[in-house]
Amino acid sequence: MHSVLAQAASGALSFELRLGQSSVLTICILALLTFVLREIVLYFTRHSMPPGPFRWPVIGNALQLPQDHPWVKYTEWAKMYGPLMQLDVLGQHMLVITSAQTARDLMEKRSSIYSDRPHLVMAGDLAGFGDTLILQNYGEEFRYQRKLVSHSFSPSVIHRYYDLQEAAARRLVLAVIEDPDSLESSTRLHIASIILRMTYGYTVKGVDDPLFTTGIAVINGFSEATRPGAWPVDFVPILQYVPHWVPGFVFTKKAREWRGVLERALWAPYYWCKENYARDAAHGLCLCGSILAAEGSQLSSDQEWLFVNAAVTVMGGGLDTNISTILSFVLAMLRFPEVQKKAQAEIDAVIGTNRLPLISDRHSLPYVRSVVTEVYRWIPAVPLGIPHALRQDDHYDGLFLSKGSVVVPNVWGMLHDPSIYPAPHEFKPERYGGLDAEMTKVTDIAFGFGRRACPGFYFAEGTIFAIVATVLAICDVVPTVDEHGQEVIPEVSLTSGAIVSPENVKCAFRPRSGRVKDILVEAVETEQE
Ligand code: HEM
Repeated sequence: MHSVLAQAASGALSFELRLGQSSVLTICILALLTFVLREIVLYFTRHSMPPGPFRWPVIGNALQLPQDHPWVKYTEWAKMYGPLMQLDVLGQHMLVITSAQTARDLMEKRSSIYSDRPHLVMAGDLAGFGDTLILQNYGEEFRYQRKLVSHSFSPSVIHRYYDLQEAAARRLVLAVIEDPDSLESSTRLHIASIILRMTYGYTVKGVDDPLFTTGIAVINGFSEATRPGAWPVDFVPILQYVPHWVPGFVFTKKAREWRGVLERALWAPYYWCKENYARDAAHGLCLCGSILAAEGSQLSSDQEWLFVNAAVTVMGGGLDTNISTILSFVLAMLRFPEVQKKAQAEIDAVIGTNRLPLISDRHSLPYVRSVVTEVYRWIPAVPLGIPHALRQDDHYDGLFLSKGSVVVPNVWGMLHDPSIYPAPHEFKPERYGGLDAEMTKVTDIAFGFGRRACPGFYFAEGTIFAIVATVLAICDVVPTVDEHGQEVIPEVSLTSGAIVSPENVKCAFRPRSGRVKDILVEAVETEQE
């Protein structure tokens, strides 16, 4: 009986096994066929896609993508594959543009389909940055947020902030004269002060001020969360459902931490503004105050949510980019002292030495303007721009560009093209011949493209000019000396990330005369009263 049963059972088992084996075999054959078919389809469509380095099946270029300073490799590849190149990572297409003309043709002239942002699961969905202006997809919400922000940064109202920017520039220069080691921290503090004052009307009390520290923390969280290639969940979204206690899956915990910081950064300065803006109106309304004054209780909770998410982006957009630009300026002055002398000579000739420079002097200082432009070109703060995403299939120059592609403008490559900027690694403000039309060609690239181009451009121009002109008018930027009394000129070494900064920039700000320093001290003291 048992043997019959056993036989029957073993027969059933072997039948199941046979069935199991044949199903597994069928699935494998189907998978293989699908894969081969996909590769054949890709092979025939690829010849009309932009060229690029060899793509491996399935993983594409995943193993070739440079982790550090990717713009250097992209620029090298652009010489081989041309100004519009395609890379694939696990089926995700990436278009890298290394020509200003192509970037304009696609990202500006066709901006209605090139203005989305790529979907980032880690930063957008898990950490909660998805509704910030910088990650917002192109659509109604985006337009609403953009309008709120652009209104306060248009050239016609930007002069409102000049006093604020000049005063912060003076405090910054004095702080570095007194403590040269504080170059980076003082720059961070004073630039953040300008932005918090302009956005919420809030005056930062010092480095421990919670609104300042939360602002910095949220920016750090955002940079980490958006680090390209750092989060497998961005490529395999299903991973977001794995509990955080599973070894190796701590990212959901990290995302929750960032979400908490973001919540505080969104609401704390907004509530402060809500309580204080009417009292602050005498100083001219800040971004948040003018929205509240115009809309007040009319703002729906959805609009309020979009507004706080737009305002927090202003802080994020304006801080690291400006710090990077100032550090690059200082590095240029240390490495190219003849440029510094020439810029100082222009300031002395135009403004003299009896007063401090003003932002309104910009128009009469073409060489200083060229120095600022050359900083944007020499070390662009955002060397690969902020990626856009393509909303629908497109054709350009006989090439097929597929919907959903991530679009990366290789700003570094465009601004270091030797056929346009000879000796691109040299710092040469003379290359613009003092012509604004030539300088605009640089800023049109460095500040982004089309409907996503940086809304803070005019504001940034004011802050950067105020700091650069004040430093040059009051100080010589000089290198530090080592223990043997030798000058230490820092090498050009850059951090790697979406926003880059030169590393180890050490210097001293040496007042050019006792008299100019007195003028500076007096101005700072008067402003503080
Ligand atoms: C040297 C200074 C700066 C540089 C180089 C810079 C550069 C950029 C770039 C390249 C983008 C992306 C554009 C694109 O997607 O095509 C951007 C976006 C943005 N910037 Fe700036 N920026 C600077 C300063 C500022 C300042 C001072 C503010 C505000 C006060 C600001 C606010 C923003 C915002 C809100 C966005 C997001 C726009 C959007 O996604 O639609 N930026 N910036």
